[in-house]
Amino acid sequence: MNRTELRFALQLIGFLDAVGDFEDGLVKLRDRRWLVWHPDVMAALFRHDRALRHPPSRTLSPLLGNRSVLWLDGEEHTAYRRTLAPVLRGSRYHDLIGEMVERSLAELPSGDPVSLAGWTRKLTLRIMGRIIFGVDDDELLTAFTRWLDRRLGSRVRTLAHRCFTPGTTRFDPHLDRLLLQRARSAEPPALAACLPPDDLRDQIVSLLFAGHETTASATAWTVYWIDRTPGLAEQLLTDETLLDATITESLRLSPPATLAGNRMSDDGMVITPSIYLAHRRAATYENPHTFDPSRKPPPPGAFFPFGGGVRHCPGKDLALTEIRMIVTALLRHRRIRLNAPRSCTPQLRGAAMAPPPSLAMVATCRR
Ligand code: HEM
Repeated sequence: MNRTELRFALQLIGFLDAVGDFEDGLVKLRDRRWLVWHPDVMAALFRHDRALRHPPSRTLSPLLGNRSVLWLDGEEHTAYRRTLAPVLRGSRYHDLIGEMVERSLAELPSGDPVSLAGWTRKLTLRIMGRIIFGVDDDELLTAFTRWLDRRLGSRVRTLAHRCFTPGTTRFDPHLDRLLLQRARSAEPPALAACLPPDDLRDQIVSLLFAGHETTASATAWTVYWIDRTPGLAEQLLTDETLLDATITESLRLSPPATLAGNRMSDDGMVITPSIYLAHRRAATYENPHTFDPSRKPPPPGAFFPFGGGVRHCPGKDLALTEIRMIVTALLRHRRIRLNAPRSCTPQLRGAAMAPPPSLAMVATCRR
């Protein structure tokens, strides 16, 4: 690993900020590996995505497993996506999301600070758990969170694992047994029943992971930007179009996934799309670092918080439904104030970006 790659791996956001002004919209990470964010390159890449391979992430594959949908390719991948698409439609889960949001709101202590990112994460994991297993099981989800936090919490440890024990998994056999038992005993059968039995473990863990961390962080960032924009909270109570624009602008400026999945050409060239840099490109967005929900739609290839091409996120509709419902319920039923730490440095887990746990939310009931 050369120095550029080491900085990229250890100080991702600092590295991205340092190269953001490169006009070409691409930077070489090592021989035959490029980080790209130029909109024309991105649009072309996603157009030709079917012809590319999608190598596993060296950070996530030891956790999610080699059979994860995130790096299956070819017909297997197409079949999987066809199965998942109808099951992940957001409108199917309106009542379920409403019930979970109500429960999590009732648990919010009135007037006492709670970690905003922690609260949204618990809620979105509960939603994903219910969709996958069909039942609530907070104990199992807490064990899952503990396992994930231990594995993804330290970038140095993750990197050491990548360098010194490449190819080995970081599973917890006991947790895997519990997840599989829960999935197989779901009555009535839930999402897990649609997944192929042979790689059930990898797919459950992948969906639990991909389906909650990103949505939790997108929700928390949206609340953060609303809090930072005077008068916006009140306007949003009556203006649904503005709410959608607010969520879109938050996904632009604070994309939960800073990078999309790697793409590889037949001759072994690896391309990593940078969502974070594409969304902050000065040549595309005027005042790119300013939060402005009234922006005009960007050109093709300049906005892709959910990735693109054949790997575009199958949970997009579900995620947007969740963010809309959670933010609306928070604004309608609580008055929200955030206690931002002096430096609101994003927390990185793999390539995912969330507000720091120290960003506290104080909620009081609206009368
Ligand atoms: C705001 C919330 C979310 C964001 C920002 C997000 C973002 C992404 C991104 C950037 C990718 C990679 C796409 C690419 O490489 O081109 C992806 C893939 C994926 N996401 Fe999401 N996601 C979100 C919510 C969800 C939800 C709720 C689910 C539900 C289970 C989900 C499941 C997946 C899966 C299974 C993939 C892999 C798709 C494939 O490789 O074919 N995501 N997501």
